[in-house]
Amino acid sequence: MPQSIHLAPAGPFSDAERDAVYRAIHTRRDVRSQFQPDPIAPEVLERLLLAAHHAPSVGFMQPWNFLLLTDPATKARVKHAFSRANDEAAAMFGDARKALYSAIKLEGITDAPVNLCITCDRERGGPVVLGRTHNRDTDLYSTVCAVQNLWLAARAEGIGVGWVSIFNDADLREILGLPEHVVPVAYLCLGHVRELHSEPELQQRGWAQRMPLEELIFHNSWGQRESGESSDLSEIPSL
Ligand SMILES: Cc1cc2c(cc1C)N(C[C@H](O)[C@H](O)[C@H](O)COP(=O)(O)O)c1[nH]c(=O)[nH]c(=O)c1N2
Repeated sequence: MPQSIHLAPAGPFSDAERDAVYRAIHTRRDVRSQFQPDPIAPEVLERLLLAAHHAPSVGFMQPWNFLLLTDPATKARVKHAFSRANDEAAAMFGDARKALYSAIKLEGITDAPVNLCITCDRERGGPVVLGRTHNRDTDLYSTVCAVQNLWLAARAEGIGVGWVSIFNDADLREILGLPEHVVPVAYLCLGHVRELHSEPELQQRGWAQRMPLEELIFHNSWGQRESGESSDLSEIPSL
């Protein structure tokens, strides 16, 4: 028996609502060192997880789990795993870059009151999932959508989020007891913040710059710029 199909209005938001969405997008930051020790209220954490759980997913597979870590001993093990991987990473840069790399704090594992690993269960939904038949990795992409939903919702709640990926996969799997078919997609540090960097910290510290948008837009085939070197969006009839 098919369920009845309902549609909801889909007009634009009010100016204030739209501005709030863009504000969350443009002022969201990766947080490494600004975490306050205060706990996150359970209802706030629940709203963040609900936001993540409302992400799009291939075939509505919802492949994520939310592994919450508050135990100091577990966090200490994760921090140790980070430090090992971070030393390996630092050794891969030349001298000047290595000095800058080593000066940047790249995690808030033990500072943040909550650590959250968002995982992808690659077997959820069985062997054939609508939309994943020709692209096996779409379950991973779906999980990243959940991460971004949480990150933006956290910005609106005044909660900072820092993504830490400097781990050997095996270390994280062992500490978290993950089965083989579950991928640790994002290891996140969460906590209240009073201030955020106004621009990406890596930009402020001279590690990398935001690229001009127009350099990233091609038309119809890879590398093709519509009119000479310029890519004026107003020239696209449908925008
Ligand atoms: C998949 C992935 C993995 C990581 C990150 C991000 C993403 C998307 N980022 C954060 C990253 O450095 C940051 O997003 C960019 O520098 C842009 O800054 P804002 O996020 O705009 O503040 C990140 N930051 C960090 O300090 N340690 C890390 O291990 C990682 N790993």
